[in-house]
Amino acid sequence: MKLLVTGGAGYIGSVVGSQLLAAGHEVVVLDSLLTGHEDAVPDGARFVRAGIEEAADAIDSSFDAVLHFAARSLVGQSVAEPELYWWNNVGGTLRLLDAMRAAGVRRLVFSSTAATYGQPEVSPITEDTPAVPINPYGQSKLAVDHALAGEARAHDLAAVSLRYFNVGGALGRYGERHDPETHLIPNVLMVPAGRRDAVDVFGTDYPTPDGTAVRDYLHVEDLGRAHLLALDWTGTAEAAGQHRVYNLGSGTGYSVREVVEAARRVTGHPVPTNDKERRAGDPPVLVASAERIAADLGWRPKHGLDTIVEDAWTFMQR
Ligand SMILES: NC(=O)c1ccc[n+]([C@@H]2O[C@H](COP(=O)([O-])OP(=O)(O)OC[C@H]3O[C@@H](n4cnc5c(N)ncnc54)[C@H](O)[C@@H]3O)[C@@H](O)[C@H]2O)c1
Ligand SMILES: O=c1ccn([C@@H]2O[C@H](COP(=O)(O)OP(=O)(O)O[C@H]3O[C@H](CO)[C@H](O)[C@H](O)[C@H]3O)[C@@H](O)[C@H]2O)c(=O)[nH]1
Repeated sequence: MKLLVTGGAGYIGSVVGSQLLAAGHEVVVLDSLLTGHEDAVPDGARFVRAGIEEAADAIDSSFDAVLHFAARSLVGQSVAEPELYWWNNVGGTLRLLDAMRAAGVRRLVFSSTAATYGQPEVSPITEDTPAVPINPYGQSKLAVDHALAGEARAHDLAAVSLRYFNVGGALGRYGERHDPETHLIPNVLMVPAGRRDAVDVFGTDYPTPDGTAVRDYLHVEDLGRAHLLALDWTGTAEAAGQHRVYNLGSGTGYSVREVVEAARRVTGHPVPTNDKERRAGDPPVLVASAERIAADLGWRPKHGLDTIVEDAWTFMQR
């Protein structure tokens, strides 16, 4: 298939773009390089440096489907400057949908997020758990999920929103290089890499077994396989006019201290920690139930926490 991959110069888009190419698809990356890197564009992809707001210039009827990763995704920034998130994540996506409709491209896989659920009191979180996001980042992603449901019904779009929990790991030369880096695993690994002396542990008084926050970590390679399955589903007869939402997680939660321990095991380095206050807006526990995508599309993650940390570590050392 000929595929438009928005955000394909970013972390997840570059990994999944490379998996799509390996599966034999033709890939055009549309990325403004807002947070991405030109050298992360997957080998073999064509690169168009432009925003999704200008998607009409990049897409035509020769495309079969769009995988939409491009977004702003810093929770703290979304609280400080919400307008950036509404314009980019919602406004930009509406332009992309306009361009797809005009070009007659009716298949879409979208990067949604666990942040759409806010601070749910149940664990694990299913797709039926009420989505009550607590910051503009999560709100902007939920708004797109709703827009896709309406677009699918009204205009025969086949769309899937994949709600990622905590993505980590790398695939060969494609991995996580954010600046600033807010995510736990790369921040922990900066210690053995000699780029910082210690890692901050945000919150040690959560109602969890060791007092630190629990998350569901998923290897980016597993995440990518889910995209290929979702993409295939959008091509089935039943998919036209439908929008589906699937959680992507492993179903297992690890605390911040357990992640630090994994980094010590994998790297063989001591990793000193500094206990800090809770980070504003962090829920104590976020663990996915990914039973729905397992049942519908046969997706199951293969990699555990140690492989995630190992592959992130190999990538960081490159
Ligand atoms: N990393 C995670 O753990 C995680 C978790 C849940 C959801 N997500 C979602 O997955 C997607 C990818 O995340 P990531 O971690 O790879 O982020 P990233 O910042 O590495 O990649 C995003 C890419 O989108 C590009 N971009 C941003 N706005 C754009 C625009 N208007 N037009 C064109 N390009 C634009 C950036 O330049 C960047 O290359 C995002 O939609 C994010 O919200 C990520
Ligand atoms: O240096 C750090 C970085 C993070 N943490 C803690 O580690 C946990 C995981 O934090 P991340 O920043 O790695 O991930 P989040 O769970 O905050 O964010 C993820 O889940 C969100 C949904 O809640 C969004 O989807 C977001 O894009 C995605 O990365 C949190 O308790 C955080 O406070 C630390 O202790 N020290």
